[in-house]
Amino acid sequence: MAETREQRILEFVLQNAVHGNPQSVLDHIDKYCREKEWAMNVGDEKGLILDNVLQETNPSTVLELGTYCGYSAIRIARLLKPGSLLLTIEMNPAHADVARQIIEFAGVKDKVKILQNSTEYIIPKLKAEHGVEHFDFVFIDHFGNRYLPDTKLLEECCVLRKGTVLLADNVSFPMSADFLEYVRTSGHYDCTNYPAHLEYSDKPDAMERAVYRG
Ligand SMILES: Nc1ncnc2c1ncn2CCCCCNC(=O)c1cc(-c2ccc(F)cc2)cc(O)c1O
Ligand SMILES: [Mg+2]
Repeated sequence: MAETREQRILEFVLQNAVHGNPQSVLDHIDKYCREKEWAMNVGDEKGLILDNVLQETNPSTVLELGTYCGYSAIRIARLLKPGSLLLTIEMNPAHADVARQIIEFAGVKDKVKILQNSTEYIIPKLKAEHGVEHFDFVFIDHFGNRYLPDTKLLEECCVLRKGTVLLADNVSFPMSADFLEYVRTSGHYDCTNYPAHLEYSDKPDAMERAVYRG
């Protein structure tokens, strides 16, 4: 038996999902985490909200804060048009390693670049080292106490443009209250709240869409 929960998820996917089929990989991660071991993937219910907001935006350049096992990276990449790129930042090397393997198995690795470090070190280097001009879409799903400082850092590093869509997971938790307050009252964003449930549970949760006014 693999020693970590993330490695057990990877093993279940490799042994049961259809290679090169992103939906099959998503379905098998959801099945494992619903039936065997809970894990902090955005999941199927909030995943549909992510799908819809992403498709409304039709982005070419996407940033994700918090890769974990790669579930939302696959969710996003499977909907991106040819030539698009998702940069996803993950601080935990073990999680980044599992994500790399699951993303490759799903067949979307050409659209995804995993940057393994903490957001505060990577965001300031995105323009110079990763050829980023602006992001069309940002999915925020790392530690709640980093949501606000990293949003301000994205503004300061000029990687947002008028109309960039931020979508944040887990905004029902107190850790991201300062982020919610800022995007709703600063005058720089147009916000929409999407009530949902915590992944694989009936506990309440929510996502927030914040469109940058430039
Ligand atoms: N500054 C940085 N840069 C890069 N990666 C970084 C980072 N800082 C951290 N990380 C690495 C990501 C850490 C995972 C963040 N997500 C979470 O912590 C998370 C937790 C829950 C949860 C809810 C109820 C419970 F009872 C228990 C857990 C649900 C979720 O949907 C989650 O996304
Ligand atoms: Mg989350």
